[in-house]
Amino acid sequence: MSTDLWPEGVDRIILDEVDSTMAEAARLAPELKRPAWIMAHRQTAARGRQGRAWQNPEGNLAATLLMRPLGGPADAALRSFMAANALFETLALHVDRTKLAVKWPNDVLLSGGKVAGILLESMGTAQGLDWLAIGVGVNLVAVPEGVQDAAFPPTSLAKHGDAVSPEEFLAELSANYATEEAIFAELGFARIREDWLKRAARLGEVITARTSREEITGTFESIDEAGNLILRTPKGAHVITAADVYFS
Ligand SMILES: O=C(O)CCCC[C@@H]1SC[C@@H]2NC(=O)N[C@@H]21
Repeated sequence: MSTDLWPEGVDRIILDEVDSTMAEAARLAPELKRPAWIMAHRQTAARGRQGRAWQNPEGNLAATLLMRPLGGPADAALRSFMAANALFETLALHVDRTKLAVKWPNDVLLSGGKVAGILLESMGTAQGLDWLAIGVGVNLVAVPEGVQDAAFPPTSLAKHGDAVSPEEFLAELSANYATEEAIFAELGFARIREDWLKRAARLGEVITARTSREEITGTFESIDEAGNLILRTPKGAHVITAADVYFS
């Protein structure tokens, strides 16, 4: 796929260095006229989910899509599944797709290691969002060192497939993400969910979800129409809204 396929009506901002593309998105949001991908070659204060730091060695992709989505926060949250689907398809252009899987809520695994993460941040009210920022970090060429999450040690695309530049990967990702938005507009989350479930790691198998209050081990049955994780245990189905997931 070439950079000519950059989606129409979407801006592209490429920075040498920034604190975090999420912070830059928040600064640009008040003036935002149309969606924009913000990419940075270096981030000095990259952030991950749940307040964790994100390591972003040069050569890896660090980018944020800033947009003004219709609908409220619940709809916005569904976009992490759209981003995961788009990341999966983009990575599959460069590596054997059978080695890829999505992991709830919003990681992409490559040969069992974490190759990409997604972070959503937004501003607005329950009635409507002012803006949404979808941050993606992809280990294209470098594997971050000293990462705590031993359950899913980081890996890189280059280790298993092609060495791709951040610019090339972003062009492909932006086109694939635009396709996800078109599917969402036409067919709703049902189709996004169906696609995501086909790519999900350990579907139908026993996994463990660690929430802030408890740890639940059960069969990974599905995700529901709001993107919640459904785990089946002898006590029934558990609907999990936020957790870290571990495989046995
Ligand atoms: O914890 C995760 O898995 C999500 C990581 C998201 C990292 C990306 S890199 C681009 C954007 N800018 C940031 O500061 N974080 C996100």
